[in-house]
Amino acid sequence: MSRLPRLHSSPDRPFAGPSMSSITTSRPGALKRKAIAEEDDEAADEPRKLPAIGKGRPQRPLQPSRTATNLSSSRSNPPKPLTKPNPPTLTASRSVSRGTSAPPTSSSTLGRSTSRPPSTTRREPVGRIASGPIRPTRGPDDQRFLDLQSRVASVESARAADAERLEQDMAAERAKVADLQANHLALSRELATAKSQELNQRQELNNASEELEALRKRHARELKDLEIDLRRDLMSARDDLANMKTRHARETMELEMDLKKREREIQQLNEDLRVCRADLERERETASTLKSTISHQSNAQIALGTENHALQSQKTALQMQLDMYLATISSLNLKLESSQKEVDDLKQQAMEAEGVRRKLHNMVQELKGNIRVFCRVRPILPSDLTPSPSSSPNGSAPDDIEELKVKMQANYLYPDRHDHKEIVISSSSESATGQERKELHNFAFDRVFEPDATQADVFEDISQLAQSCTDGYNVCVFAYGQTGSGKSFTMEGGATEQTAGMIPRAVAQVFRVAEELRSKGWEYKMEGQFLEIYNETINDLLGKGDFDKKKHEIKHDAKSNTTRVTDVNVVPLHSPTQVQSLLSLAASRRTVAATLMNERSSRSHSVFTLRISGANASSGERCEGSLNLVDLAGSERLNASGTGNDKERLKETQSINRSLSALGDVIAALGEKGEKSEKHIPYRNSKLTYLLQNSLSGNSKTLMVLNLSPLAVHLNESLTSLRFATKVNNTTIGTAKKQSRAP
Ligand SMILES: Nc1ncnc2c1ncn2[C@@H]1O[C@H](COP(=O)(O)OP(=O)(O)OP(=O)(O)O)[C@@H](O)[C@H]1O
Repeated sequence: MSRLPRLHSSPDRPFAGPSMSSITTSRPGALKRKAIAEEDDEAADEPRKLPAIGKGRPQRPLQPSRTATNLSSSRSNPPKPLTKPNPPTLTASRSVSRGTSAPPTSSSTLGRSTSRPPSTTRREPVGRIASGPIRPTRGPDDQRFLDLQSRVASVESARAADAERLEQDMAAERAKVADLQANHLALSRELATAKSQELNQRQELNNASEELEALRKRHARELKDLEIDLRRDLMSARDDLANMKTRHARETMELEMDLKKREREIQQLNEDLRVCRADLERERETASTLKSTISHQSNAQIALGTENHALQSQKTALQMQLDMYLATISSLNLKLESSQKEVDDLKQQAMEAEGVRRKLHNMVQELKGNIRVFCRVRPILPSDLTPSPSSSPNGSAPDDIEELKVKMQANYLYPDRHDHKEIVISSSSESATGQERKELHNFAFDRVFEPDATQADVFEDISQLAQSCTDGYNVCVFAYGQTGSGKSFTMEGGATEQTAGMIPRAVAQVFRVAEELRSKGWEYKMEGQFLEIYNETINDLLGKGDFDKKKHEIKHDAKSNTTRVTDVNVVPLHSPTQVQSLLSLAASRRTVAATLMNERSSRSHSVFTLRISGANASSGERCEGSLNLVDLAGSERLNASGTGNDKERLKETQSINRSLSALGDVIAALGEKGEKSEKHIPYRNSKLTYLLQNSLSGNSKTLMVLNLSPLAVHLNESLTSLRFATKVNNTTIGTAKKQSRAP
């Protein structure tokens, strides 16, 4: 782990071999020993031994100096100079880096440097030249000695140079030691750093261990959760298995039962087979009988052949007849084709006549007057016959019902049996003298409906008006009369098809006409709104908000002659059946708003408006019309309404009376306007007249249905209503205008 100091193995470093101590301590001895050995060798080779020279000098085997090499230049293989040590091997460097003073394990470098010279010195026994006193020799020996001496001197000088070099080497080695020590210091510091790093790492290790522990705990927790989940799964799997077992048992049971059934069926089939076989046997018998019959028949056939021949001749005669008929048919076909053409022409004429009819229809409507009045008397109801204690103290038996009816009903007469336009009321009163005085009140209207008239009968006349609104007219139908006289029944009616009132019938009629006119290029859009005016406040019967709280404003558009009420729900109508649900919604909203004491529907006016806008793609014509179907509040007078001291009822009655008299005033003013064009029409006197302004003006068609109670007790109220209706009937309002726009 610890980083090692860099080895001084670079070849440019002087020496990185063994430590100084190893050099200084081991080398001299080694050299000495080597020298002695060499000397011994040489002594063995040489004939005569020379005394050792250089005693006390470093006992390193002498290396031949450059000078010496000069001397031995004749030798083929000169020794390597000692001054240039070989670069240390890696092994030697390692031993240095360990910082030990032990001698290098491999002494190859030193060995090589020391072992070579002896090999040379064996041939040149220079190292064995003694430096002691020279003894006198004889002749050639002396000369040789002198030579040797001079050579020794040169060797000595070379050795001195070597010693100097060695000194330099030593200095270099010391520098290396200093380097090594510095390295050692650096290493110690690194060691300290490494220790602190180790401490840090231990710390990290601890942290890691803690993390590991936390992970282990989490893992254990997860394992536990997993185990719980697995247990749960196992439980559900067991449940499933139990269910499957139960199902399997049930299925097995069913299969067994099925099997038994099949077995029974097989038995039955076997039985059938047996019966069939018996039948087959019988059939075979029958077949043999038939064969004999056939032989009889073939005889008969021969007889028939003869007859057939006769018939063939008859057929030829008939064929001739048929050809004659075919000729007749082809001539008839020609006639049919010409008739078809005629029919097509007639259809075309009929279409043109339809346009004329519509024009004439509206002309007739206009001639009839733009305000018309119908009178309808409702039948006596079972609820009317509930005997009062005064009239029949013991109650009435079923036989008395007819008698009771006669007794209770008012004396209405309908003299005009043909046109049904008149109603006569016969009343008797006591004169001042106490005599019974009979009075007859005659009234004539556009149409009088007797108690047995059905909703369909009433609608027959109204339907023409309803149709006018598809032609772009504003139409207004009022139901006027005292409470309980049948206004709501006339306008809304019952739930069945027979009892359906004018509103659903008018809507259905408009849809029907719109559908018919589709073939003539007309496309209509219809929408409906249903409002209530109670105590001069407008409420949305198809809305969602509370009653009497939201403020709705009436806005008239003089240009288009249309009226809008702000913030009310206008429902697009797509089918006539939709109207029934709108009526139910309105009724339920009114029921919610009613109090126990106050039946709201009879104390408020309701206005159903159907708006129609049509466009003819082929002619580019457009028209807008509206149909207002108004169920007015009960018209009974203040004293008859039984308000007593009830302030609320009093307020209601006053409000109703005000709005009804405002309606009368508007109609009267409209009648007078015919003479004075600048006549002011007091539409703003009540919410009702202001709302219906565009449907009451001279531009629209108005119908009032006066509903009458058949009861004698209501005779006075009925007379008042009849008088009001007569006034309205006598009013002539200007000509209705179609609201159409040019393409
Ligand atoms: N032509 C009729 N045939 C059969 N029943 C009728 C007829 N006209 C009215 N009725 C019945 O008479 C009762 C009173 O009628 P309706 O509620 O229409 O009177 P109304 O004038 O609208 O009274 P209100 O002013 O209280 O609303 C109802 O039960 C209704 O079904």
